[in-house]
Amino acid sequence: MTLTSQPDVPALRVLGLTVAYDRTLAVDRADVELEPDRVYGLVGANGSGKSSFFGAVMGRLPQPPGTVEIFGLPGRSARERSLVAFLPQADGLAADLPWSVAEVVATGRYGRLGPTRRPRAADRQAVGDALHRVGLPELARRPIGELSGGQRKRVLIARAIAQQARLIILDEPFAGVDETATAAISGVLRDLADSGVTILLASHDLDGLVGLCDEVLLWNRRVIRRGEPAEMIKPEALLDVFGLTAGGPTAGERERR
Ligand SMILES: Nc1ncnc2c1ncn2[C@@H]1O[C@H](COP(=O)(O)OP(=O)(O)OP(=O)(O)O)[C@@H](O)[C@H]1O
Repeated sequence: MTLTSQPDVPALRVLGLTVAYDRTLAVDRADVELEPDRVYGLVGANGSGKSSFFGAVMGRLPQPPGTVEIFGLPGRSARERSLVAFLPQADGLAADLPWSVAEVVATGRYGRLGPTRRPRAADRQAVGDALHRVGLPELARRPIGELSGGQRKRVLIARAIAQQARLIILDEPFAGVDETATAAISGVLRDLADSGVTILLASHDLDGLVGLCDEVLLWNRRVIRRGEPAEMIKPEALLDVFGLTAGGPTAGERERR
């Protein structure tokens, strides 16, 4: 299935987004615009506000100041239409959850099923297709708790595919996942972008981002630079994001000296 996007309508348009907690300004007047059908990497230090940014885009925080539009719709409308899916770093699937892999993927259809949540043939087909897309069709009947961390990530990507999300946001999809699984997840994400889904992922796997992403956004409470992955992953660019590297001062400290 290939989805078509209107090239002049951004997949995500964020203007002046601010997230403040009691003592912390986590996101500071962030502006972000993402074109459709591309893979974007978000790179920032721990505590630089990436999760808060994702939370605000997903409507999980109490009405932060700023504008969020997804495919030209207000964030809330887009979320209600299941246009966007979010995979948090911790998948939230209890180890003893008595659900099969297919049942977990089927929850991606809930937003489209109406109040009875009674799946039709097309829904079952969508679940099967999604598991094929992530390369796990043979695990459909396995209890979700028996899968590895990397396989569970792919199951949750399958859920987003079954949901027909056109923007998928992933917070650290490679954390705690081995090299083989990282390659498998990267392949699935690349394939999704090539068939009309926009991907935004936060990751500390910098080398992995170079091969995967069309563009990398360097983040420190807002986008501070963006560009070609190979350019953004260079030490000079990263210094502004991660501060001290290899024992040297941060860019800000160098300026003050
Ligand atoms: N619910 C909260 N209440 C108060 N402060 C918070 C809350 N959530 C996050 N923060 C603070 O906001 C800042 C940004 O946190 P956030 O989790 O958004 O960053 P992050 O870039 O996702 O970090 P990490 O890479 O470690 O997950 C941090 O200083 C954090 O302590």
